[in-house]
Amino acid sequence: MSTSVDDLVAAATAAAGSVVDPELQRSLAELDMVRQVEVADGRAVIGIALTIVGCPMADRIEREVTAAASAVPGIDRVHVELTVMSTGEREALLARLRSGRTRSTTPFTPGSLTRVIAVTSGKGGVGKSTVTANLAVATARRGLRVGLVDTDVHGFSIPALLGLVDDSGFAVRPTRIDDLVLPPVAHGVKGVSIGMFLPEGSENSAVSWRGPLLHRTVEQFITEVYFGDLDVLFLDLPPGTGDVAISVGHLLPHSEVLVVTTPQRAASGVAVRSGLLARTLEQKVIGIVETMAADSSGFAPFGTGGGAAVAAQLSAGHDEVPLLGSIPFSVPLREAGDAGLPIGIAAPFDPAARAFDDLAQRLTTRPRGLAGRRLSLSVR
Ligand SMILES: Nc1ncnc2c1ncn2[C@@H]1O[C@H](COP(=O)(O)OP(=O)(O)OP(=O)(O)O)[C@@H](O)[C@H]1O
Repeated sequence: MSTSVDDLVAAATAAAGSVVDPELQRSLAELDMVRQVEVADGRAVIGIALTIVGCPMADRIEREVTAAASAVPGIDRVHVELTVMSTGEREALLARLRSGRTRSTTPFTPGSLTRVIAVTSGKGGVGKSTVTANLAVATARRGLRVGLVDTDVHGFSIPALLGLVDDSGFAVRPTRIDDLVLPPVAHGVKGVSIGMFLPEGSENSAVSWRGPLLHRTVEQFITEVYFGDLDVLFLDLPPGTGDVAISVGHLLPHSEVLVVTTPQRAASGVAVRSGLLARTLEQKVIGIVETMAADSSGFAPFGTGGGAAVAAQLSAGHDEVPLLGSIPFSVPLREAGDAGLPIGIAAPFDPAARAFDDLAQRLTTRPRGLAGRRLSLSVR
């Protein structure tokens, strides 16, 4: 039985429409990007309207549409014709993506379904960004939709840790559709960092912004970046109790806070302070993560006990703050970070990789606090 041309056109349209835009993470059908489709003598011509001229994902979309349509029985050749949406079409798409929100409002309200987790530490260099990046990837590998905002202005390292850097080692530039910023995606995590927005030519300069500018930048990250629907949004905060931590507390008071420390007493004493700051901002401290902890051979370069000590101090007189995970000191973890790879991909059997999987599991199976949230109950 031969397939009619109409059936082939319908099958090719569905196949092209099922391809997912790598940046918007929605199907081309949902984005209304599949245009005229014609099939004759086994050859399909498929029109795809890209969002912007010079879309960096054009090649990938073309390849994936070709592969999807070629898999349709009865189609043996595919030609993809790339065009660009008109201004009106693009504006309509942006309005749909924002779901009616205006530019300056955050989608991460207390009533939203996205859990916001800010990762903080007392001292610098204790492994906070390594924890945040690897925890985000481990969470995405559990099937959750994950975003990551790097607010560590002075020491932004998330782009390098996730491999979101160009050949010169500079953070990649996000694509923009008009005023909408699309976060680059790495290992299932949508990530943005201050490093991606530094003016061209000054990528190596020190960022010396003052409080109001930092506040505005953090605000822009959570209002103007298009994350789509997320299950979890992680924020990598700068170490200590400075302006950014306070801005995040004000902008996202329902965010939960995870405190990272090493086992060293000196680091843990300071880590307690970042937890106490979170409390004064009415954020909930949900747990402690100890990193650079003793490995399975008993090698403990930073001693032992710091994580438990921070947990005990922050629990005193409050709800219990558990020690949620302990990441061992691991050379493969350091090497993976230098190579821009998460440990779960570079060395999945390393004890540190398993520790991140356990941490992601514990974190995502913990019930989310209801503080500050609207319950969607209605009385009939
Ligand atoms: N568990 C670990 N085992 C071995 N090395 C680690 C571990 N965690 C982090 N490191 C290494 O320690 C260094 C500091 O880590 P990282 O940049 O994550 O710290 P940080 O607390 O985010 O620093 P800052 O916020 O001050 O920039 C990096 O070289 C990283 O590879």
